[in-house]
Amino acid sequence: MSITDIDRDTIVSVRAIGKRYGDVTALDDVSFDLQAGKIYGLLGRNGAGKTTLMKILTGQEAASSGTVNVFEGSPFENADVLRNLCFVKESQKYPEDMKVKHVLTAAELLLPGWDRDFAGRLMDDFRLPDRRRVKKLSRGMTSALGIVIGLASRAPLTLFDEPYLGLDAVARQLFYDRLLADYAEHPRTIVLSTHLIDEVSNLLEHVVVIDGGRAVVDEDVDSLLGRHATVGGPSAAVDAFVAHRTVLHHEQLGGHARATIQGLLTGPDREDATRRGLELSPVSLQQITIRNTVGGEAHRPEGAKP
Ligand SMILES: Nc1ncnc2c1ncn2[C@@H]1O[C@H](COP(=O)(O)OP(=O)(O)OP(=O)(O)O)[C@@H](O)[C@H]1O
Repeated sequence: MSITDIDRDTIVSVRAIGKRYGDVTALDDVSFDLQAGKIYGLLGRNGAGKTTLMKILTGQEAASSGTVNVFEGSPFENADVLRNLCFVKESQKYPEDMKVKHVLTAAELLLPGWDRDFAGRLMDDFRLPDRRRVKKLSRGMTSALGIVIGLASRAPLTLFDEPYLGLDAVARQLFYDRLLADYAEHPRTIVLSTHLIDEVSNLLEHVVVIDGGRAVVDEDVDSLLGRHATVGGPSAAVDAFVAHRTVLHHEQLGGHARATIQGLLTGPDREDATRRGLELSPVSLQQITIRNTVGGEAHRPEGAKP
């Protein structure tokens, strides 16, 4: 891929944005790009700044500093940009006295990519009653309605912020299945903010992890998984193996130890581990996120690269 291709594929560009609410700094010097046709995970602890970031991307809030470009324009009060976006918020509210079918009609009017047949199939999948008034829906049904709107919108940039309050495991799996199947046929950019990282890890192609208002990880998932490993075995052998590496976490279990390390392991590194009687295993995306955010001071020897 040439540089020009990369530039053409960039649909969101965020540069050094900050957001302050009074004396609270919700975002601090955040920069990243989003590419067309990718599924992103926006991860981080409670209060990290994920919702604030999504509100700025969708023009619901203005950044206090820095620049945001979405489809080459500022999203703030910009109808041309906004019609290409669909933002399904955490605990999304719909007009209480409206029937579900009227909510869908309103969505269809606002969203140019709307697929009515697909919306109908999703309504059946999630067993949503279209004649019921919004105020009579259960918590999980209201979340499912948001998911139907987000998926059927086929918006070039669709953002889901913790869309599943009250949704049971079957409905969540249905969401992931329908999302993946529809995305394969209609690629677009999807941003999913979630705390259920293990559940979505094989959906995500790229993650941005926010911690304390700063972007601490911005990387393709394959690359991220490829440069983390857990090494386990006799304590002395583990300690010797990790001595010159970045250790994100270390735990002692009697005479044995396990360490989560960061940095690519070469073929010879792996052979060395085997020779020392150590076992190497992959680290899950959830563990990587936790290790990069729990005030987690990595032990990084001098010269070691993250
Ligand atoms: N309108 C507001 N006024 C004051 N502070 C706010 C406002 N909105 C957000 N904040 C603060 O900004 C910080 C980031 O909040 P944000 O909702 O973006 O976090 P989050 O990562 O989405 O959290 P969660 O995972 O719990 O939903 C928090 O400290 C929050 O209290």
